[in-house]
Amino acid sequence: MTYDVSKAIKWGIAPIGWRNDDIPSIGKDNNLQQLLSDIVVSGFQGTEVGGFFPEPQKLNYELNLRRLQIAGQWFSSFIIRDGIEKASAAFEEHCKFLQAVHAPIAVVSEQTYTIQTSDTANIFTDKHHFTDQEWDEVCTGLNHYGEIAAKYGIKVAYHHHMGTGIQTKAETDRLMANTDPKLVGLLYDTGHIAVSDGDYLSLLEAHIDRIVHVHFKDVRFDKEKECRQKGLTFQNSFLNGMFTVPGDGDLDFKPVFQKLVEHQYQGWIVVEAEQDPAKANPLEMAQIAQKYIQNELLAK
Ligand SMILES: O=C1C[C@@H](O)[C@H](O)[C@@H](O)C1=O
Ligand SMILES: [Co+2]
Repeated sequence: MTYDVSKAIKWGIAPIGWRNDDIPSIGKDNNLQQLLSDIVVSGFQGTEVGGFFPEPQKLNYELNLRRLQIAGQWFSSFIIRDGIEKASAAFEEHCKFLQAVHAPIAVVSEQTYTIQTSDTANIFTDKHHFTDQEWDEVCTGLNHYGEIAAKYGIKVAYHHHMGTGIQTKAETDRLMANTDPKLVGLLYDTGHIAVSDGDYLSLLEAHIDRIVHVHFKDVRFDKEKECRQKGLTFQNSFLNGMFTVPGDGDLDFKPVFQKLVEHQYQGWIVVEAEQDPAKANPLEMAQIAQKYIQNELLAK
């Protein structure tokens, strides 16, 4: 069968531009209906589940009214802190929710020792490095998550993330080498790897066969430089405008999209740009991203 980009790739936008789960005070006036309607107006097919989303029945009702779909949801994993058994029980509950909202992807990040929500840690220098034993626990636990997810028809997409034990390409390489490709896929997030390594294409090229979910997050290089020089926390960095939507920052998404298409990627690409909604109107940002996707990626 020939590969058809318009059928193979679904485009979403994450709630994080409207409301941020880690800072509940920002964007608190943006309710679910507003968010979902903005997503429709800006021409996206779906979203990920935000922390403020309701239980599945109510959510499905609001989604169906707007013909929107759920791509997936973030799962804060604590395999090292809690042990595999306890962490897996929490993950299984997560999968039940995802199945009830017909989502194909569980976005997993090991959050033991994360500094992404710290009020003081320098996000550019202070992250934790797993010990060999911690690596073994995480990889074993993630394989187990993959088995659980499969029972619900869901795939695990591991999210490499600034400030966590699996942030850099080298760390993601190690994770990919020590987990079962049938059980653990990769979420490729352009913004996180660009800020971490200063290079966002090598990770894509190295693990293109493992990528099961994509986040398109753009970076404003001038803001990144400023945040780095000041040694800001993760939250202060994004409140300071380090991230934005594709088309508004300095990353070139054309080679990324081309590579995904060349490899006949099937799945979601979700625009995800945490910023302060008081400074960056989320609907306007969604429209900038959609224009970039249509004019610079799909029209070429
Ligand atoms: O996928 C993501 C989910 C958020 O909660 C996270 O902090 C953000 O940076 C991200 O990339
Ligand atoms: Co992301």
